[in-house]
Amino acid sequence: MAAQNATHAQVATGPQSEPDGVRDREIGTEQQHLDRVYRRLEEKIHEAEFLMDDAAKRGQVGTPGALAERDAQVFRAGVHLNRLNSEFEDFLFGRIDLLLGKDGKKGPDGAYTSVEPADDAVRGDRAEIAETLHIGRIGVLDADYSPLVIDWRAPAAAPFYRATPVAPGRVVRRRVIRSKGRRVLGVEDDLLRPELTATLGGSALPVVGDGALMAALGQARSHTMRDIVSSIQAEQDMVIRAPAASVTEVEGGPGTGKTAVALHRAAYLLYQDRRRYAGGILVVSPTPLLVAYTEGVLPSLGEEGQVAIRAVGSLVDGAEADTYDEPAVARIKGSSRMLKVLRKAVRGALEGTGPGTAPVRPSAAPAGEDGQLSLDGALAEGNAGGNGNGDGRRGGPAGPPDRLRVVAFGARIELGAEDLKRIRNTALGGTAPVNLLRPRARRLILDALWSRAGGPKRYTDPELAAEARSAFDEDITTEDDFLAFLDAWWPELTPRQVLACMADEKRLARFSRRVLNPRETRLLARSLRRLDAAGRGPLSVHDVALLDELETLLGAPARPKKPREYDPLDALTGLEELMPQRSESRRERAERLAEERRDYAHVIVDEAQDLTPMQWRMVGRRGRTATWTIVGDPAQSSWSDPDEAAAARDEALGARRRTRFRLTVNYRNPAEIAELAAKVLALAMPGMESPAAVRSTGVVPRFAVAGAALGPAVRAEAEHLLADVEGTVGVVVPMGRRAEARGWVAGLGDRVVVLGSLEAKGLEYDATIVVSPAEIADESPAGLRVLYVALTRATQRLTVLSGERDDPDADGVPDLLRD
Ligand SMILES: Nc1ncnc2c1ncn2[C@@H]1O[C@H](COP(=O)(O)OP(=O)(O)OP(=O)(O)O)[C@@H](O)[C@H]1O
Repeated sequence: MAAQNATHAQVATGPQSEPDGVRDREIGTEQQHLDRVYRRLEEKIHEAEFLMDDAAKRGQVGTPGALAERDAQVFRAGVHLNRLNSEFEDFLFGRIDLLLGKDGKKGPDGAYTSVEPADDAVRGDRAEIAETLHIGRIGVLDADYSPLVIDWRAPAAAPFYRATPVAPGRVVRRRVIRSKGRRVLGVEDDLLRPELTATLGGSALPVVGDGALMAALGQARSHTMRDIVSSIQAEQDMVIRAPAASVTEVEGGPGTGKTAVALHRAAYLLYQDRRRYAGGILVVSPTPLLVAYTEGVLPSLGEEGQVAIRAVGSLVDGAEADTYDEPAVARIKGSSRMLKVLRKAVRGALEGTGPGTAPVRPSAAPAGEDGQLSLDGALAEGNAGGNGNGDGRRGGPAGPPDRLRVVAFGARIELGAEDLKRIRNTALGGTAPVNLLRPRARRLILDALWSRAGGPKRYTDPELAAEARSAFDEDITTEDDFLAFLDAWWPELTPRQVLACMADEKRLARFSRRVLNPRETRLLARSLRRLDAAGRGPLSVHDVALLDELETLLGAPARPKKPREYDPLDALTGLEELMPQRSESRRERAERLAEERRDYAHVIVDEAQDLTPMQWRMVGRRGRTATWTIVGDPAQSSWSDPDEAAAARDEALGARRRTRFRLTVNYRNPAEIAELAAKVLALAMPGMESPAAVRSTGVVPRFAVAGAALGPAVRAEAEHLLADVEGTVGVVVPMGRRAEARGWVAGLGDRVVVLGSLEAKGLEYDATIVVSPAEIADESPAGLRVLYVALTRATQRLTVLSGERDDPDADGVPDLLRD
């Protein structure tokens, strides 16, 4: 199974082809073991059920001690039942046969701990197998505490993944077992010490099959990613089990398993320290498509609902991005220059964004309670405020009130537009969040009214003065009109309102002065016109990071927490607390966890090369005290300014220590496809090395020329590929052609998927059609890297269809892909 092994030395997969019957006999041996495992699992299920029953009885006793003990028992039993009842394909998937260890010590899982063999484990070229371990998705101990199955994440399982013929340690034979439910279907062996004649129980150690990795890689792909637990490679295992300290950074080209490794690492961290990580791992993925593709992997590893996997456009609650900005706009919105614009916008928005509801109308002047003071109404005479783009849509129906009148000490006192502006500017001084400055602004208003009413001069005795002032304040602030004035003059702004007010080009120009040029300002304002005055409307992926930044800049005033709704299950035994799967689906729980938490214990960033500086700030806020795993490939970056993004990444991670890993083997693309993609890599990132493809199919990519008639050519090619491969066919088109391309393949069934070039990130298909490479490359400044991504999605077949701009040669090879 070991591909890296193959890069060191050819793996022996059996001294000779196995004699008839050996495979069946070996399958039978593993079947016996699996039967034993299931018998033991059934015993454990009975035990768990007994515990639950017993716990319920104890619950009736009712003393605090009995209740606590009951809860603990219910919890343990519940966890057991949940895990044991989940039927996995290949619950048991591996086995290693080991030489005697050096120190003869056993670990808590019942296996010998030593990695190296004892000095006398090998005599000449002969050795006896001293220990056999089976590896599976969870650990199972026999009644006498001997290990029937070792959890794949346990230290004792590490040699299954790490042993190579160069450094085999104690491992003589590694076996991958294929099973479904309770039935063993096949075995594939790697012999790691082919020079030895090894015996097991006195008989020769049989070796069966051609290696598990190739079998796994050759399988047809579906619309969901599979786990790789039975064939993790040594360099991948180093990453998965790396200590969780600080930041683990992983780079590697397309298909090197970065996504797979990141997800397995999440499962590993939970196994290592569940208390620390349960519910506190966030995986940030670039697109909802990749989330949907990968979200089944963790449950297949036995981790249900503990990890929140979210697309970068869905990280802010209540803001689901459903559009992409055109590249020029994305470039502006993603840039860290936006921070300066947003800082000005949150302060400037107060000047023109009313609460978005009807303007505050002055009421008739009420009499002051003690006859000394009355409020003449909070006036909303509305400055022009508003939109400036003349369509009357934006900025609220009126601007903030520009006058405040009260009657105090028998006289009318007024604060005019200039006074209010001065007070606002004073209140806004500094960098504190705007929504938190309202109390300060209110105090400044009262100071100004008091002073204008001549308050300070009326009292010489400081005590009397303080009393009078306090009565003055109370009288004013208890008037509804004053409160209405405050709401209109200093509304609590929402991030969406501020974003919407940036759609007004003139106002945006004030916020973006000396940061964006006029063209950029125009583009940005125009792109935000999809939103109404309250900011409702379709959001782009890049808007979401802006909203998150705005939320921080605005600040959220403290609000009382909503009490938890009554749940009839509360009256029962507390089971729903301890066994969340029973009352919530996996997805619901993950979403709830994501909503409840903004600060995670571990953050995993997939396709990290694509995060813009503003997105790094957003993700960084979710992992201020976290440890991190960051996986990516600079050669696949669709962001135009990688240096700027790297600086933002450094800022998000701070001074944390970083450990770097590099993955070097491409498990997805056959060599023929990888070779073609490497030509674009050489143009996109001269000098960057491609990962070595681990297999070859002997089928070279096809080229076809479609010119302007793309539709029929794509359809015909898709039909051809559907017949050629068993699984999925991906059609990757320039972003602007997505809608028409769906029409081209309509009716061909759900094995065919159309994707915009930016959506192909992280996904894979048995066959891929890349449509009009030149158009994809011209779409954005990072277009060549986006094309590189498109060309590296196929596991079996690739067809490149030239469009009008491709300038194909006589063989149909487009300009960009020629030598
Ligand atoms: N050790 C392995 N055993 C079996 N399959 C593997 C192994 N490592 C990777 N693969 C398979 O290779 C394919 C590529 O893996 P993955 O998507 O994780 O790569 P990636 O580095 O994230 O790629 P990209 O950068 O292109 O998104 C997947 O189908 C994955 O299951």
